[in-house]
Amino acid sequence: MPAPSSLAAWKSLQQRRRTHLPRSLRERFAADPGRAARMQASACGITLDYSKNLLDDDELVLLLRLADEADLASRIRAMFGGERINTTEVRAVLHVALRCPPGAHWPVGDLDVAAEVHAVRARMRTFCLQVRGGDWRGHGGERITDVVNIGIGGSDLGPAMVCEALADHAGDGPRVHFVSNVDGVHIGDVTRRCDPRSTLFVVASKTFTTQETLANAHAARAWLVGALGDEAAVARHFVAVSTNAAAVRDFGIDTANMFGFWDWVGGRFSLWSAIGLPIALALGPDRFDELLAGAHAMDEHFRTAPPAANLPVLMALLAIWNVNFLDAASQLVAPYHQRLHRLPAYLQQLDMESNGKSVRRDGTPVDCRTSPILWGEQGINGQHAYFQLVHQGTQLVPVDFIGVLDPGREDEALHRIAFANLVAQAEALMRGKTAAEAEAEMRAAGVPEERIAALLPHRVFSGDRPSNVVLLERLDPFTLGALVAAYEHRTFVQGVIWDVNSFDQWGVELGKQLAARVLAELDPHAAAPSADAHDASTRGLIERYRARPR
Ligand SMILES: O=P(O)(O)OC[C@H]1O[C@H](O)[C@H](O)[C@@H](O)[C@@H]1O
Repeated sequence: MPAPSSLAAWKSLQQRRRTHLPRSLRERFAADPGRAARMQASACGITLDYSKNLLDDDELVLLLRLADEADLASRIRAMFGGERINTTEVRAVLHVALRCPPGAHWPVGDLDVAAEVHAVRARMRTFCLQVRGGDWRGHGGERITDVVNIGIGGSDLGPAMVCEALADHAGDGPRVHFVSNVDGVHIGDVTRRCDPRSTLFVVASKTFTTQETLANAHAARAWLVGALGDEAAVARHFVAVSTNAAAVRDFGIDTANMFGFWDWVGGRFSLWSAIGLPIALALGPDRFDELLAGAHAMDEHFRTAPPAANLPVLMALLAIWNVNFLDAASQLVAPYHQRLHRLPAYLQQLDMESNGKSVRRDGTPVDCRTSPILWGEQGINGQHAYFQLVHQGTQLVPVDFIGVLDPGREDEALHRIAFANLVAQAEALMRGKTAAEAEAEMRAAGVPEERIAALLPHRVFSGDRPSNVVLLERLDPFTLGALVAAYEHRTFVQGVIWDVNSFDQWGVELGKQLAARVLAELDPHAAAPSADAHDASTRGLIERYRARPR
């Protein structure tokens, strides 16, 4: 594929950006009563209102043409068809097959991928029902009350985010905890809250070689065996989720207690696989199936809806416009729902590990900006922290406001306050406040004339700061599944336009290699690193640790 910037539509977008002097968004809304209704797309209980972006129909047409010139349709077909689109690892990318409905077939070559998926899902269902029903018990016969997922990255963020988001749907399932940090504090905090007799550990690692996860799993095993005084207890208190049966066996977990998945599931796309086991344990297998059904519905929408009405495609093209033509270096995600407070962290891995790349698929350097820095947390807190920068700072920060219409079981009056803030923030960023408005406001408030002049520059808001509103009918498993799948496909489409491989992550390797070496050097009984082994700063840090008081 030619470099994105050499595509005709890219050049037209650049040209338009240079020569077209658009009116303010306020004026555009005023002049075009159909704007809001037209600039919307809906699917699977989710509505995207993108009318507060700094673009008009002409740019949108060009962006859709860009997707066409980048051959998006055939790239989508290649992914769903099981082609090895992860070329550097020579792997297919089939997380979409993980959510295919019961009875479906997913032929890839001679294999029906769906048959394997459904076989694992059936085992997960049986196991979850046993644990939740009290048929699977601890070594001493106690019912399982706590599940501790030990994993990191894709083996942590997705299940942790979903378990929090859907906590209201957990019924009487076990409490689920997540341990990812290897600092000793994380596992210590969790084990102090659990009773070893009734705790089940899920060791989740695609590779089963990840240092942090294995170290925490060993610590957990030592805690359990120490407390219960019997190695045999491991069999009832540890299960594994992995693609690496040999390593699971080496760790000492019977592979009968292992739930497998496949190399065609990327870590950050794996919550739909057996990596979702803590979700199914916490919420029950029926709710897990609903989550998968929502994601599948979004897959179907993505695969079949015309690009102009295709939610993930539109989300991706809007991001491309902001990043590559309006120079936005970051993307803020602001969910206005406490249960979605881990969503930005989850999306950080999805987006930045996928598209934080500077070479194209053929290895040549990219000539445009790729993944923006995705950041954020629950929106209300953000308003009282960093929204100042979003309103009046020097950078353009596009925002995804995520709102939920149904208050669920919570107080509607409180829910309404949060929702009002979402609407108001999006409006404020778009409208801004002119000097005349700020002046009139101060005069009405009785601010003395000489103060008005001094304060005016501080009290003007430029407006024209773009945002999407992503509105969920309700926060339930189906809609959450659809939302996450929409973001997955958005990430994929952006990668297609930028022509990067969104499915590898070589960038995390170097740090891991060096960490192994540094770990050995921190041992005060080992020889100190030689003078030329590191730069002076790195050597100084190692020496400082070795020399710390003990
Ligand atoms: O599931 P694991 O093999 O333990 O990998 C856990 C995580 O570690 C890596 O460093 C990768 O960057 C992530 O993509 C992955 O999700």
